Amino acid sequence: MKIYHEKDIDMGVLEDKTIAVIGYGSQGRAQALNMRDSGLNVIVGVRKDGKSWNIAKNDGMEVTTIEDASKRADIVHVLIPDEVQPKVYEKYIKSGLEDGNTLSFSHGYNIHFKNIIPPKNVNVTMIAPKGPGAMVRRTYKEGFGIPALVAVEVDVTGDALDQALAMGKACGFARAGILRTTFKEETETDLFGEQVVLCGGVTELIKAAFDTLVEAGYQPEIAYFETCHELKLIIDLIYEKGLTGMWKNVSNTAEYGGLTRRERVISQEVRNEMKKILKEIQKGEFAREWALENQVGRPVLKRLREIEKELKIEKVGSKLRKLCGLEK
Ligand SMILES: NC(=O)C1=CN([C@@H]2O[C@H](COP(=O)(O)OP(=O)(O)OC[C@H]3O[C@@H](n4cnc5c(N)ncnc54)[C@H](O)[C@@H]3O)[C@@H](O)[C@H]2O)C=CC1
Ligand SMILES: CC(=O)[C@](C)(O)C(=O)O
Ligand SMILES: [Mg+2]
Ligand SMILES: [Mg+2]
Repeated sequence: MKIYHEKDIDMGVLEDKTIAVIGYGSQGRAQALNMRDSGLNVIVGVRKDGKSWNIAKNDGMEVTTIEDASKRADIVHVLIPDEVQPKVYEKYIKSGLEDGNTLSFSHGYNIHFKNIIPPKNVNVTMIAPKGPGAMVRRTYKEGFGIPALVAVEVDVTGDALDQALAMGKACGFARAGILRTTFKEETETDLFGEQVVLCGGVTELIKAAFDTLVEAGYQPEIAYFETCHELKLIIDLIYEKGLTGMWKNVSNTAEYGGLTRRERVISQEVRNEMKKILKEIQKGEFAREWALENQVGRPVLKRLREIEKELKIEKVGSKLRKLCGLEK
């Protein structure tokens, strides 16, 4: 497996190129700022009446409409939400793509599921950080970076990979390392990761453990610190030193208790369910469900967001984070 670091990547390929970052949210803001601070020629394309326009202006970015940015740029880097990309692409981006331009993404979703079919005469690339936007910016400023995946779906100019790698280097990703993948592999593994572990799995694990303690009569504040707050500190050890490094850092009691109990928590039944979730992703069933949910105005997402906000763990957590000085 080849891993690209800064020394392997020449930024010269982007010297005379204009990069339009479309969208200025979680990834758009972080990547646009990092690429600008790395000396690249970046313009931002956003809606004129949206909040992002002023945020980008206040950051000192050159801001214009999505249509104008797409027309002017050599590389159009699409960083608006996945579910709105197909419509915005058709309406404002497609007509601006010229022969030999590059259409770039940070997630393979719409190319892999064929919601966007680019013209044949442009490069189609991906540079996808394995971390949230806030961390893309924070680690860059600290002199480090988030690892990322690079992929090329179409290469008409012969240097599509070099362009995507150079964008990744400018974002700080090559400080940690950039791995080569395909649109299919990135899309399917990314969806699986966020559903089963990173966002879905971990929140349900926290909720279940918190509820178990509170229902047994323990103080919710203590349950919060035990099942949520401390999780970050343990995960930091795993992030830096692996599973073995974490086990070395906790007590022998924790190590024995954890190693002998964990398969009762994540049982074979849970593993079987993970396989089913992966199949739904691979068959495109999840993508179809998400498209339908958007078509009807996102009733499920809206309701689930409301329920999540009202959870006891959220009220307790918010109070405690303020008391700890973590949150204002
Ligand atoms: N959020 C993250 O940390 C990560 C995101 N990605 C990928 O990056 C891409 C961008 O995702 P996020 O940064 O989460 O997006 P986001 O939700 O933060 O994007 C918000 C931006 O999109 C604009 N926008 C929203 N709806 C729009 C519309 N209908 N028309 C025009 N502009 C609109 C907003 O004005 C704002 O500038 C996606 O492909 C996502 O899968 C990849 C890795 C991590
Ligand atoms: C932050 C990230 O990598 C995710 C979870 O895949 C996403 O936000 O889509
Ligand atoms: Mg991801
Ligand atoms: Mg994702």
